[in-house]
Amino acid sequence: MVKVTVCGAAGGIGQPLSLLLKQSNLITHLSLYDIVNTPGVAADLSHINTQSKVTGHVGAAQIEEAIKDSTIVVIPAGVPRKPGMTRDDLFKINAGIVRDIAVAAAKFAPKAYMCIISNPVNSTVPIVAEVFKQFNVYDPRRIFGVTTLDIVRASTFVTELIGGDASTLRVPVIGGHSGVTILPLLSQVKGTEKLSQEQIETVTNRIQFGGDEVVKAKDGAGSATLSMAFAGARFALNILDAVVAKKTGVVECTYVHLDADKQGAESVKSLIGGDIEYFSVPVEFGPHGVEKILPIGDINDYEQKLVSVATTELKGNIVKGSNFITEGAKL
Ligand SMILES: NC(=O)C1=CN([C@@H]2O[C@H](COP(=O)(O)OP(=O)(O)OC[C@H]3O[C@@H](n4cnc5c(N)ncnc54)[C@H](O)[C@@H]3O)[C@@H](O)[C@H]2O)C=CC1
Ligand SMILES: O=C([O-])CC(=O)C(=O)O
Repeated sequence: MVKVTVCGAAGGIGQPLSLLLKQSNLITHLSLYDIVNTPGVAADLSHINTQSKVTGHVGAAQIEEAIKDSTIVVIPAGVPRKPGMTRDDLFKINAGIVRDIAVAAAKFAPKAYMCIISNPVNSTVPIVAEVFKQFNVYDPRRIFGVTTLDIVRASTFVTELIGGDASTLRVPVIGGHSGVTILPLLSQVKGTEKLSQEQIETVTNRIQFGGDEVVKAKDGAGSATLSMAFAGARFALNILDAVVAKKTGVVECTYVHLDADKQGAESVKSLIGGDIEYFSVPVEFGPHGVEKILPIGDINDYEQKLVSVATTELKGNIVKGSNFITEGAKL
């Protein structure tokens, strides 16, 4: 059985993400969890003639059956931003939502690959990790912050400048998932050498604040949902490719605890400093989740400066997430 549970499945991201996952023949059971509306979404999706069975589950009383024995748990549950808010402003509401889902996963699907979309990702990933530690089921190779949308945006925005096919242009984006913590490594992308430093800085800023473009355009009606669903499905399907289809060489940047591959993380730490625990890095997936943390590669002076700015903010975000569990009420 390959069961994928989407938590927040009735939402702006959850619905199109579930639709995209319904198209995968690697999934046998697509389980939709939310506090509202999942019976309807599940009934609708269940008419699609692909192999997975679809079930809908509503509310805390049904989270056990929703999540039990999942191979993958994807979490886009929680509130999105409105204009003028930072992702960190969402912490107050989303931290508790993510904690409660993580508790259910730790109890009923302790071996699941956890894909966290809910913002602020820089803090919600440490929340899930600390919950799993409290239940003695922690494995850093299986807990991921989904930063794929940053990579997807980077491919699109950079291609607009240098031409070529955005769907195949790979731009490494490391760091975290908010503003200045998002670090596109454009110096590693062939074709960017023809851009001026001003163009590099403008497109770097656009990638860092791409989420704000959508928040502003939606004008109070939420943040990115469709592009996030695309990115979230790509991420989850990458994991399934590695874990279920046993494909090798599946690589994606994702926000993980660097203990996921201590040896691989050495080269990363020499670049970002030894005292940062979580960072989005290029990861090769394997049967256990993170198989290897790959080297970040050469970065230039401009990117090195961006790294310094990012790590300061990131450290605060990480502590805030971890403390929410370690200094909170006993689970
Ligand atoms: N990682 C990333 O790159 C991105 C992350 N996001 C984040 O994803 C989250 C969801 O965004 P949208 O889908 O646009 O929001 P939305 O409001 O449209 O949907 C959220 C869903 O979560 C559900 N929910 C609320 N509390 C819940 C609980 N305790 N258990 C289960 N479900 C619960 C709601 O009922 C709703 O259906 C936000 O935090 C947003 O900031 C959004 C875009 C990109
Ligand atoms: O901007 C937001 O709040 C949603 C998000 O994380 C993104 O679009 O990257």
